[in-house]
Amino acid sequence: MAVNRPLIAGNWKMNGVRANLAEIDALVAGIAGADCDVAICPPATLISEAAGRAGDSGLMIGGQDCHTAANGAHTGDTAAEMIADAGGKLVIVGHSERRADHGEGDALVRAKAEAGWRAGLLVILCVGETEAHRRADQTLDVLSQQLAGSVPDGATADKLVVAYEPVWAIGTGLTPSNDDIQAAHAHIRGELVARLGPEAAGIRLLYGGSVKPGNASEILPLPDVDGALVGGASLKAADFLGIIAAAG
Ligand SMILES: O=C[C@H](O)COP(=O)(O)O
Repeated sequence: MAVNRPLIAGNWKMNGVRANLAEIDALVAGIAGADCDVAICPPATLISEAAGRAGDSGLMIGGQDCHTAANGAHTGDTAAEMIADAGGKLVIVGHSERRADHGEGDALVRAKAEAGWRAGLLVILCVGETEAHRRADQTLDVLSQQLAGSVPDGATADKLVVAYEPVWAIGTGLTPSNDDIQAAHAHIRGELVARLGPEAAGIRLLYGGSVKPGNASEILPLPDVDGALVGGASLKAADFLGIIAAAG
């Protein structure tokens, strides 16, 4: 584990209804004394009630995406300000499912990150290569391109977290080797420091892609891994608490 305080963030994606908020209650009970930061990003419909249940427990609730504008004629979209108003403390931007399903490119992701900051949210910005990129040995080049295009100027450790999520590892049960995860994270950290200065070493770098209780104890101790962005294994508090335990 790197020197930065770990963050274990869960992304429920388009899963969960009000009945699933019992998992938030279980997390609130389970994270007392955890030696890391913990967040859950439920569907937008559940942010307000999840935030209420999290209260001052330390469990942060967030959104999975935001629009670039604070308000306006954007049917179906959610402003970062609305996430904050609902009690959210953070927002994910640039997830590969947004990039693939909604055609989001780096310039839009950058604008969404800036919108998150405008609303006072911590931004988790996702990058990661596809299987085709990996096969073509383009992983580090793709990461460099995505970081250059999507990380706004003025990024600091208190405003930005970067999540490295190989697209081919999401929801597949596959993960890169520990050496490959460490190499990608070291590359990302080097790129951030080169552009933003030495203090950017404090920007936390999360690994995401098939993180489970069973592999977290191998991934989280890697030198440049500052935590995890967890999908499927964040839906059940017992699984997520197993990952949190590996971070502390
Ligand atoms: O945002 C989370 C990631 O896409 C990872 O999802 P996963 O843990 O289900 O592979």
